[in-house]
Amino acid sequence: MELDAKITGKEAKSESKNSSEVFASCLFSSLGLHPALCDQLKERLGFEAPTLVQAQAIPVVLSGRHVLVNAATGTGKTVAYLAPIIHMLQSYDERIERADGTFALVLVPTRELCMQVYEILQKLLHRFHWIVPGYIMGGENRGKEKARLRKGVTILVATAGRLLDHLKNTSSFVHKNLRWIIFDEADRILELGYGKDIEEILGCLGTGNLKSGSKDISTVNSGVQKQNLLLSATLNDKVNHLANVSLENPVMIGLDDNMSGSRTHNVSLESNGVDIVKESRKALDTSNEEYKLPTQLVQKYIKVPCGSRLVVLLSIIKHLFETGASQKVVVFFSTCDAVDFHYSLLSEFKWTALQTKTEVCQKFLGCKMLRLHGSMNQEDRKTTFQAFKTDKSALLFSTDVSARGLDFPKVRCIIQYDSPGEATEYVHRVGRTARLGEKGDSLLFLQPSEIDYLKDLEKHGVALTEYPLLKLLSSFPVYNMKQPASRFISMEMHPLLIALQRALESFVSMEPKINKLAKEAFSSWVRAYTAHRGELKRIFMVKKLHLGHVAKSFALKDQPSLVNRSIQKQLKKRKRNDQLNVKQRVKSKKRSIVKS
Ligand SMILES: Nc1ncnc2c1ncn2[C@@H]1O[C@H](COP(=O)(O)OP(=O)(O)OP(=O)(O)O)[C@@H](O)[C@H]1O
Repeated sequence: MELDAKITGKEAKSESKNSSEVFASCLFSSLGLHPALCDQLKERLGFEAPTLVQAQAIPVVLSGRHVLVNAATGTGKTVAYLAPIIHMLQSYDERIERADGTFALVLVPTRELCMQVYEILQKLLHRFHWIVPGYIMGGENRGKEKARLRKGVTILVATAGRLLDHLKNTSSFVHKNLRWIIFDEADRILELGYGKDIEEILGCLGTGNLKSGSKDISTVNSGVQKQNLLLSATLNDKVNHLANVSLENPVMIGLDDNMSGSRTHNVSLESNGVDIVKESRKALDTSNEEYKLPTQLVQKYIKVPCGSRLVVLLSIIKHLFETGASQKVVVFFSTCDAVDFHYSLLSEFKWTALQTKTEVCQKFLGCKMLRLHGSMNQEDRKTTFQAFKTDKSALLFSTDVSARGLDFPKVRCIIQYDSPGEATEYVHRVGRTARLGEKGDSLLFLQPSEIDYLKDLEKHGVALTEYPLLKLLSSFPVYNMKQPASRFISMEMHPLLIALQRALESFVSMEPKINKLAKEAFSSWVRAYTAHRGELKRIFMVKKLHLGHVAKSFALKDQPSLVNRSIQKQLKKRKRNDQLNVKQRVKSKKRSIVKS
């Protein structure tokens, strides 16, 4: 991994190869975009040439067809839909006015992505002042949003819940001219449980309630020619349904190839009701779908026993920041509590490996630290988001709220400390690095009992190699060590890790605030672990967890008894449910045998 990398000649060559895999050999102007828009792309965003996915998608969007885009993370999908829509809006014979209301709606899964798309829009619309961008999202002031909608927003970026709220309650929201609906990260919107909201939204906008065989969704209810676009680096089964209810005769871009979508598929469906899976089974059979990952991304995993997880994480982060002059690293956790605990712990913990009398204890990590999760207040979320965008060197602790679509420049390493669950989420988390042909590394933490997760990833064409931890640890100086660290074959026996664990436990036991955070994080971590669904339940088995070791991974000397009781209750409930399910299955089997 990028722990000790210098750019070699070979890597430099591969970077230029990456560039030819990402960029198309044409100009934006040759794709049919207005010269002023091409100037904006260059002047405001610094884009000289289109990426491959932009070169494929822009002419198709300009043609008015519905589109489903499936291209790797960081390949430029945002501009692939924004640029052609702006082009078409500026070309109306009669200039658009604010009173005409909303013409294009971009639906996104998170508030941060909402702001990011809005910021790009602002830059692209600089010369087209009559086309007004706007956003509405959870956490913002409804009254101010109402006022903006009343004045008129031409291109509106929104999260699903807040949009539905305004569709129902803001009578001054004009959308009779709506022509485009874009689902950015379509699969995630649905995974977050907004499927029903989306159907309601489509209903309110005149493109919903479309059952198989319904005629023409392009002009339903309004007479305005409609065009819908769905985009994601990964697709899931639910997208198939959304594609069915929202796309008509779509062009599929990037659905069949290995990298960046080098071919365009023009799959013509007979009607909106035709199942896309039937037409392009390979494309949307998501159980074994091969995901597109940036080819230059270096993916590693590390096998760590539960009780050593925390000290191994800390050692790796420390090494990353001490060896890289400027680093941006994201660490993903499964819960908000875990983010808060690790953030607070590392912000305050002081320690030095060479505990000599003369040496003054310093902060364990000297780098800037940030945290981002959905339970933070809106202002803090915004500040963190902007800070991590502009910082040259920082460590971000985050939940999956950062996993989708966010474009933090120059992130060099992604650490998945808590496993992502679905393989799709793995792909999006690592996609925060290695964007647009840049270098990037990722490291996945797995416990020995979870190692089969690698097979799950392999089914989707994702292959990882093992990270040599002992080699890294041997480079740390440890006080009073008689033999070289490389002699310690077992991770648990490593003197650095033992000393660090002891120091962390004593620190957490003496700091009431952090101790409380540790207990809460422990409890919600176990809850999140029990929540794995389907196939993943076989890999992440709560039964196999040693709760004492889990406590150790939160620097707790003892397993919190109170918390443990509530978890025990949960575990018992789950066991009871499992037994009930087995009994029911046996009963129904008997019944079917009797019937036959
Ligand atoms: N033509 C271009 N030239 C140079 N940079 C570009 C171009 N198009 C996009 N970029 C940059 O590439 C990065 C990735 O773009 P974008 O966020 O649109 O990717 P994406 O495919 O939507 O990624 P994800 O799947 O993670 O959402 C951004 O920093 C963007 O500014």
